[in-house]
Amino acid sequence: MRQKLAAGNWKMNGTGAALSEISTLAALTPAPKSEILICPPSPLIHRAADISAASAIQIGGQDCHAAHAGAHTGDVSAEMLLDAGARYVILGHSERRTDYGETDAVVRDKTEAAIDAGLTAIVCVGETLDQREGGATLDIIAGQLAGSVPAGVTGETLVIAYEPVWAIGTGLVPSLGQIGEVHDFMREKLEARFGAEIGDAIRLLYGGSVKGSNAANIFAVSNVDGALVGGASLKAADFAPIIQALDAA
Ligand SMILES: O=C[C@H](O)COP(=O)(O)O
Repeated sequence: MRQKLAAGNWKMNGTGAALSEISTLAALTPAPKSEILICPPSPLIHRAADISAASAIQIGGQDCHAAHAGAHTGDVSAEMLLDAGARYVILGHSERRTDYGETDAVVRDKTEAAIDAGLTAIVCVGETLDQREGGATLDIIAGQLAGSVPAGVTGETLVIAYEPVWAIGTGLVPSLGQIGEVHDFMREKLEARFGAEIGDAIRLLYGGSVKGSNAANIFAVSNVDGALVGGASLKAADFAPIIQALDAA
């Protein structure tokens, strides 16, 4: 049985003052059935991990370098994230693929580094609106999964997040049928590549304009094991209803 996961990606939002949202979220979700994850900006990870230590909330990073250490000004290694208190890292988010030209090969190398260090990697895939309208969605997802996910992963080391680029921060959400089609397809691809047991254990998150008002419907879709939430994860009052919907799913 896959444990559900509600993951919040704060992106480049928040300074120290925002950390009180983590304590508030812990108070609003005292005994969650789902795993809860907050991925704040790197400078906040250490303090976030200290604040969340007494709660069920886990902390993650939003990116890491593929190298373990070295001359890479401005970068952060997977080991550094782990040392700061992170247990997860988001990799291959479409904003990084766009802003930094991250290819599937780069994402795969980062994923290997993250897993080597002891982190669970959340690898993001998703099509653009042009690709969806051109009927290429499943081909894009298949290519990103094949290229971004390294060999040897397990349900403990890998999570996949399906994030249609056109649904991120836009208020647009695919139909439940469209979400289900992609999630069922990803499950089939993972089972075909890694075998039924591992393929079935890897959690599949949906991401893109998830809110308290649409969460229950999305979580009822087959093979949706949780969400990767951006804007609605910034405030505990917005994220808590999503977690409660996931617990109830
Ligand atoms: O990583 C999170 C996603 O990009 C979704 O962001 P959003 O919930 O603000 O649409």
